[in-house]
Amino acid sequence: MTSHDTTTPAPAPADRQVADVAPYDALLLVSFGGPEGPDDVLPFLENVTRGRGIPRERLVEVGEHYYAFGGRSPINDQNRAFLDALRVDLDEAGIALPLYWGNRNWDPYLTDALAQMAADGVTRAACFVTSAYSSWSGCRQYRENLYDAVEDVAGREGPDAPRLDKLRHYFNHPGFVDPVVDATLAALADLPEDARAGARILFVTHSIPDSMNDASGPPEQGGGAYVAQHLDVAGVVAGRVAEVTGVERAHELVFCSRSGPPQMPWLEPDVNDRMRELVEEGATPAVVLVPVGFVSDHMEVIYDLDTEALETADELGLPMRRAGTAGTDPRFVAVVRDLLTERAAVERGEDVARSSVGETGPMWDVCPAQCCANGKGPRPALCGRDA
Ligand SMILES: CC1=C(CCC(=O)O)c2cc3nc(cc4[nH]c(cc5[nH]c(cc1n2)c(C)c5CCC(=O)O)c(CCC(=O)O)c4C)C(CCC(=O)O)=C3C
Ligand SMILES: [Fe+2]
Repeated sequence: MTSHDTTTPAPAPADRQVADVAPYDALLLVSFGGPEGPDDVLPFLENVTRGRGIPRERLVEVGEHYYAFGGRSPINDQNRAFLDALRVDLDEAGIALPLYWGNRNWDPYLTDALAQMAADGVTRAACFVTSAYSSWSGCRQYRENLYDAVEDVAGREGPDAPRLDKLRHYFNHPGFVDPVVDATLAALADLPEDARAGARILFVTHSIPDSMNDASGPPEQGGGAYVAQHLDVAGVVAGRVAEVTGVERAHELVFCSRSGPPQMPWLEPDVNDRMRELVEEGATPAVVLVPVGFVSDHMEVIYDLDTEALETADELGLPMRRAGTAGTDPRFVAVVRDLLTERAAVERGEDVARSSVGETGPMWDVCPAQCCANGKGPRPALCGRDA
């Protein structure tokens, strides 16, 4: 099965076009993929790291994280749940658009999803990527993989892949940010009362190489979009939390899941190092970790935060709570519909209102040339000016 179980059977071509979402006749959920059993772990890791120069020891270590959870990543089940929720959301809005799902690194693969879409007669699909921020890893690499998958389908027998448009970045969409605010409030409320007012908020995201951050966003904006976008969202969330609780809390951005060789600089501080420092300085009685860089509780969250960082906090005697991720919060699920109908209207040449919070403003529909190119020779990528 390449398309998801809840995919509506593709309607006959004549009634496929739903007014709200024309010119789109399908939606493709694009994600990372993860192993679903112990035998999948090594081949999955090889897929992820092919040509990336990740040290062998790191792979063995990350493999152990997966084995500790039975060799099964939660990410695919989270995408299945997201698609189920999205089906309900779209149906309630009268949008009978078929849904498909393809991953970069594991079954169901993008190429198979696109081949299925082509076979079903899909001509133009909007893509929602489960990665919210700009960077090569979070955006451009997905666009390169979409290009590759379209090429793969062209090399197979059968119809060509549909035209693909990537829906815009949503890190600053209220439907993503609001659930994060509520999750932060809930995590704070769960702390021991005497530690609550002084608790520090640590917004956590995936570390990436400094060079990848420097190259993130369009070159003419000078780079650093990855960190800048996170800081913008963190400021909005912290501000809202302060409003609701009546307490101004210190907050900052920290990182998890560093890989790569030790001599290569990656974004710091690491969440564990920072908690140690804070305790040494006597700077805080408790912390709330807000995994603002992740849209669901996948392996980085359940291992790097809920397992490793929690162990560090316990060792330090530092009360720690981890805020939930957007996951299948109905407000986050509805972001897909909002961006889909917004983009459809744009493609029909209509004016649209674009939701966003914070300082950055609504993001572009089509990535600028060389966006997030990471200093490498340009690899072909879809959904950009340089496509
Ligand atoms: C920015 C970013 C996101 C967020 C955007 C997004 O969501 O896409 C993300 C997501 C994810 N990363 C994931 C897994 C892995 N990432 C790795 C490696 C790497 N990630 C990087 C960055 C990111 N990664 C980087 C710069 C590397 C180094 C290699 C390279 O330069 O390409 C490795 C190899 C081992 C290691 O090095 O850790 C694994 C296994 C999973 C699945 C989790 C699950 O199974 O639940 C997810 C959602
Ligand atoms: Fe990763």
